[in-house]
Amino acid sequence: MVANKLLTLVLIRQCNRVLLGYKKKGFGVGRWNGFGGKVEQGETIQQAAARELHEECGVEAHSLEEIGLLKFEFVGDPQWLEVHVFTADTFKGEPTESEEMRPQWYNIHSIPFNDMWPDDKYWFPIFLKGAKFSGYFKFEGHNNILKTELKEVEKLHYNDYEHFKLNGIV
Ligand SMILES: Nc1[nH]c(=O)nc2c1ncn2[C@H]1C[C@H](O)[C@@H](COP(=O)(O)OP(=O)(O)OP(=O)(O)O)O1
Repeated sequence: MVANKLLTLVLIRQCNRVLLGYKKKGFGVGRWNGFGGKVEQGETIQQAAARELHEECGVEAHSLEEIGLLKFEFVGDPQWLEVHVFTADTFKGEPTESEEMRPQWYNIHSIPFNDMWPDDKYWFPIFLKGAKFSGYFKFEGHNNILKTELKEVEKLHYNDYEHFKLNGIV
């Protein structure tokens, strides 16, 4: 069995606006997305989320709350993506464009779903109402979703041990 690739995704939300970033290169280029990236050896998922947020748009969030766990399978690729989604309503600094992302605030009623990963329109409504979620999406290429499983949850469950082992913590 191939271990999942661990990724983070941070959505800063303040009242009726959400901070998104236009991905200028790499995976998901040309799409609006939260800020995030790969979890590195020796760091926790939350540390990775805060680091990527800072690297990609220059802001610091100290109260990241984990709100979602999404698993993505791509036809033909044995490695699944495991994306840990966080939110925060306070941060330090001014959102600033980086090599990877161009940040922009969006009103929660005009989220640009047509220019985002196609799964986002399913789970964003759960995030926007302040609940937690767990989901699985099977993709064919980057535009076509073949299978969707999504549920609102009280509490997120994932295998901590698997993560710690993968990151050399145990
Ligand atoms: N289906 C999906 N829906 C979504 O909303 N976000 C997704 C997604 N699949 C991946 N992501 C997010 C997770 C993570 O924040 C980001 C991908 O990570 P990275 O930006 O690190 O990828 P890159 O290939 O650009 O990385 P580098 O090569 O390290 O620059 O995209």
